[in-house]
Amino acid sequence: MQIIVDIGNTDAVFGLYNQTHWQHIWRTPARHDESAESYEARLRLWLLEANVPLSSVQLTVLSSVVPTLTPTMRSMLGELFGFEPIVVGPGIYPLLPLEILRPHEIGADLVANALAAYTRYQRNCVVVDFGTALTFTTVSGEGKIIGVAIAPGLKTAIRSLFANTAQLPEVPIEVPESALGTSTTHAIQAGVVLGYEGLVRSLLDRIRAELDGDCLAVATGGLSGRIPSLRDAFTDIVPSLTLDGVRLIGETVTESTK
Ligand SMILES: Nc1ncnc2c1ncn2[C@@H]1O[C@H](COP(=O)(O)OP(=O)(O)OP(=O)(O)O)[C@@H](O)[C@H]1O
Ligand SMILES: CC(C)(CO)[C@@H](O)C(=O)NCCC(=O)O
Ligand SMILES: [K+]
Repeated sequence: MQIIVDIGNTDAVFGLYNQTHWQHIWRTPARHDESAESYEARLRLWLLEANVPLSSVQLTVLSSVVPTLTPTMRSMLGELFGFEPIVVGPGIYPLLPLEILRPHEIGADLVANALAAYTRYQRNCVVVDFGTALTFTTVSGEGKIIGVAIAPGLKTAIRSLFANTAQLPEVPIEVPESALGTSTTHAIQAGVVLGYEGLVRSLLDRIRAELDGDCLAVATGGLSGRIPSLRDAFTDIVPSLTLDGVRLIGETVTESTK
């Protein structure tokens, strides 16, 4: 068994991988003020509920884009299982079959997305991750990370309107029937949700044009299913893609240090 951890800006996701598949995926808010003990208690409870003894976990891999949480989670995993986790970062990138621009700058989750897409398709592919940020990571069929685009995520955009105005409420992410909103809620949904549909299509078109047309698109991230009208823009929607990539990074590092 393996425990794969992906700390994002909203949630920390813990995956329990059993040789061939994800047996469980647990999610908890990624809070800076939460202690190692409290994450440990949560993970112990999940494993207990899943009937998984600690001793059956042979490998742990940690990806984090929240630097203040990385040492907390790293020491928690080390102490709980009695061996150090593999931590995704520039120190291990030379072991991966990827060419990575600015290894100290790129987010570990984007590298994971790129490796998962490269492993799955071995073709030019853009991974669109609908998380706190909306990211477009393009990896070539040869494993080169060609470029990234970063926009505010859907929920982030809706929250920022709410946070920066006196009269706009926080609205649910739902596709409105019309671009002509007839209430404040519908107006925000028209602007953000319909607007994002256009943002995604337009960036995919532009990325494809820059690559002479040859590029698959795959979606992942917590909000990837929230704009159903975008379904046709993607070859696949793979909710576990980032975790898959983190797991593949762990596998590659383990293989290369044998
Ligand atoms: N299964 C789910 N059902 C409903 N909402 C979800 C689900 N998974 C994620 N979300 C929501 O989707 C949003 C984005 O989640 P996601 O995990 O992709 O981003 P994140 O934790 O911020 O990671 P990152 O910072 O890497 O984008 C969060 O607001 C989360 O609460
Ligand atoms: C863009 C996010 C926030 C997406 O989770 C993360 O990958 C990150 O913090 N990246 C660092 C900047 C970069 O990737 O260039
Ligand atoms: K994510």
